[in-house]
Amino acid sequence: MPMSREQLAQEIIDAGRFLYGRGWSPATSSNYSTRLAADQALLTVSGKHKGQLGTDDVLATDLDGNSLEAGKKPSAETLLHTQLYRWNGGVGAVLHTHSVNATVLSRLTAGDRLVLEDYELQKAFSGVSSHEGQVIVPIFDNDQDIARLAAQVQPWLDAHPDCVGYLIRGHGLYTWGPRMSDALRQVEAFEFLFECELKVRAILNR
Ligand SMILES: CSC[C@@H](O)[C@@H](O)C(=O)COP(=O)(O)O
Ligand SMILES: [Zn+2]
Repeated sequence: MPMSREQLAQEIIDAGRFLYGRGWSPATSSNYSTRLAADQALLTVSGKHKGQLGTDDVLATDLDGNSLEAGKKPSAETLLHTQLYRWNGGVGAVLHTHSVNATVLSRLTAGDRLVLEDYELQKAFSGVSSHEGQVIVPIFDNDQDIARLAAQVQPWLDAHPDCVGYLIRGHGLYTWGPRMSDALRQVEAFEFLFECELKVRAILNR
C-alpha cells in the first residue's frame, strides 16, 4: 500500500533528527525529500533546522521544482532533488547532507571524482556486491545558481545510470534510494567511507 503524505512527512522528520544527531546536517543545512506521486516530490522547506522539523516544514512540488503549496518557501536546492526523480522512476527518497568529512574530502580531492575501492562497506550501496569494484563519486564545483549546477549534474547521471551519489565541492553529499531507509543507509556508508579515506590519506600523507 502506498504511504500517505503524513507517513512520508514523518519519514523526513525522522531522517532530519537522525542526520542532525550524527552531525551531518548542522546549522539549518541539508534538504530531504521523498516521492509523493509519480510526478510529485515532498521536500523540506527552506531554512529550517533539520533536527527540529515539524509536519508543516515540508511541501509538495512538481518534478520541474515548482511548489504546489502557496505560502511555503521551497528548499533552495529543490531542482537537485526533482532532477533525480525525473532521471530514475525508481528513486523514492533523496537526502542531501553537509558533513565535515564530505566537505573536507571534496576539497582535498583534485579532479572531478572520488574513487572508492577495496572497502567491504561499498556493498551497502545499491547494486554493489563486492569490494572488488570501484564506486565512483563525481565531484561538481559548488554553484549558488542551482539550475546551472543541476545542468552540470544531468549529463553525469545520464551517462552513469548506476550512480549512487555525488559530492558538491566544499558543500556536501547527495544520495538517494528506492525508500528512505535505503537513502539513509547510503548516507551512513558514504560517511564511513569518507572518514576512512581521510584517515588513510592522513597516514599515507597523500
Ligand atoms: C545553511 S547553509 C546551507 C544552504 O545554503 C544549503 O546548501 C542547504 O543545504 C539548505 O538549504 P535549504 O534552502 O534550507 O534547503
Ligand atoms: Zn546544501
